Amino acid sequence: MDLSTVFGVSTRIPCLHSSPRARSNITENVAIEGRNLSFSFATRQGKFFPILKDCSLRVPSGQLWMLLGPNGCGKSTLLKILAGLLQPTSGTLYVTRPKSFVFQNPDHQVVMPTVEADVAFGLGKFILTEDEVRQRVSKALDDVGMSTYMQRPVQTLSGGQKQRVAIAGALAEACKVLLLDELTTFLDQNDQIGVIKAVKNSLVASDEITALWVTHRLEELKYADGAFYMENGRVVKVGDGSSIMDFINARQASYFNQTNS
Ligand SMILES: Nc1ncnc2c1ncn2[C@@H]1O[C@H](COP(=O)(O)OP(=O)(O)OP(=O)(O)O)[C@@H](O)[C@H]1O
Repeated sequence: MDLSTVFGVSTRIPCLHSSPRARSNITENVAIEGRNLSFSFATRQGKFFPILKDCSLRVPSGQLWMLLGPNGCGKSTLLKILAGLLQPTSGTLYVTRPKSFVFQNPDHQVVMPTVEADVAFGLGKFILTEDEVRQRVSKALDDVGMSTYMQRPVQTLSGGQKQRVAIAGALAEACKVLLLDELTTFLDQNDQIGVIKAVKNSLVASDEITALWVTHRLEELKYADGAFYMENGRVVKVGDGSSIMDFINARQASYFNQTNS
């Protein structure tokens, strides 16, 4: 699939690496690009199960894109490769740094006793004054709509509020790419909308942030600037939210007809 037609960009990218020199070869407005990515899991018996097969995608800077597809098609695996948590077997990728991966279960990454302490936690690796830490924490919590919760114990928060705290932690660290793995799967509708609006608002607050959001929920597509649909280890359709929704509805209708005929 030629992704350049989707984005109206004709520049081809000869080689993608993370070095500043290679970066100059990349279309300037692209924050995430994977080309022909393949990945296999190895069993203990030494057999390889291919999960990603020649998978390509490109996300423009400053936008919220969504990634959908049936269970087991490889969405989380692709996101982990983009995050650097897994290494592709082949293919090339570029992701603007700093990048941050937010897990489905917020208890895996919201670990400090209060909201403020949790958002400040990751800032220990920078040389910052107390004032700078306070400012970053306050701005990040403001962006995700959680500034009134600063002193709250994290165990009193809902799942969606914890997700927003995890996102604030990434924002405080000046993260440029958010990789968000099915954050809303187990949330009720209020929490779901709260998280998605927090991400949208973060992108509005800084036009340098890009987000890739894995989801099963078609209704979330209305918040997306664009979306990918994956099947069997590769992206098979790229488009705006409504065209991806139509595509998935048609796919599901055709599957339903086949199984009922
Ligand atoms: N550690 C692992 N070892 C072996 N196989 C794995 C491992 N993790 C994932 N898989 C397999 O890789 C395939 C893709 O998994 P992945 O989690 O990327 O899919 P997904 O599209 O995110 O699915 P879901 O929507 O159900 O979360 C699945 O068949 C899964 O069973």
